[in-house]
Amino acid sequence: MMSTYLDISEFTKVYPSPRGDVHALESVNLGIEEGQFVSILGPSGCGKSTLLKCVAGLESGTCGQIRFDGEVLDGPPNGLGMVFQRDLLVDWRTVLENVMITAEFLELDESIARKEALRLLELFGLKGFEHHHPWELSGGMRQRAAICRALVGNPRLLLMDEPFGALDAMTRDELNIELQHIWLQSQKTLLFVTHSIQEAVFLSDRVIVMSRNPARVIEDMTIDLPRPRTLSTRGSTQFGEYVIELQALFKRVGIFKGE
Ligand SMILES: Nc1ncnc2c1ncn2[C@@H]1O[C@H](COP(=O)(O)OP(=O)(O)OP(=O)(O)O)[C@@H](O)[C@H]1O
Repeated sequence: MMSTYLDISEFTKVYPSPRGDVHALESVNLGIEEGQFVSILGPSGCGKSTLLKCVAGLESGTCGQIRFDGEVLDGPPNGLGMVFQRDLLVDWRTVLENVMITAEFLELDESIARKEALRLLELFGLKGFEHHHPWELSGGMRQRAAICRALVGNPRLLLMDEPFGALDAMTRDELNIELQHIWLQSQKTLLFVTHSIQEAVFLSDRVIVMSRNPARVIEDMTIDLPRPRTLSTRGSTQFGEYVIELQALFKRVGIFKGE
């Protein structure tokens, strides 16, 4: 029998603290199939980043387990790429050298990796900036470079923690389209944390909503919008209905307080 590609089962994470234990995750169950684009939404502090860190093998759980491609996780799995809200580019290395950090870490063949890095930089609109330093780039360009760095090792599983949270709305829309494009081409499994309902609906096959106190999965919504999604998708009735349904859920459980 085929097992679920990423299988999070009865997963609990408690951070001990002198002011009392913090129950960051409480019996979280979530199964993700290979190639799916899954977003995680939830209020601030509900444990979204913790979940990503545990899937990345950077934190261990208190109870329960995570299986990736049939193996129980006990450290960072092979074939993992990660993008954070802050781009974490190294200022004294050029854009290309930053992307090549992954190749060095994974000990990839240098000339093949360099070709792939240049291909990705071109795909993400950074042709001509390969030899610039991060401080010479805009926020959107820096984040594009960080995505190229995560992709250059051709990860099977890409974890993205609010990668576009610090960007202006136009750049964010543009990067949503670019990310969808790369995902459609490569069919990687993608776990994406965001605070934006619109972004989650636009990008995902499934939107997972987490609650706070206790931090659990309270909704698992399939987004059945045709692909490729374009800017006009956001104006469609079906898109609007998904957004309204999620907003209503947020209000019901007290995440949204407004009208
Ligand atoms: N290393 C740590 N030690 C102790 N507590 C922690 C640690 N990391 C996170 N926490 C706590 O765990 C809870 C979940 O934090 P986490 O960063 O996962 O939430 P989040 O949903 O990603 O938040 P945000 O949306 O604001 O980024 C919070 O109460 C946080 O204070």
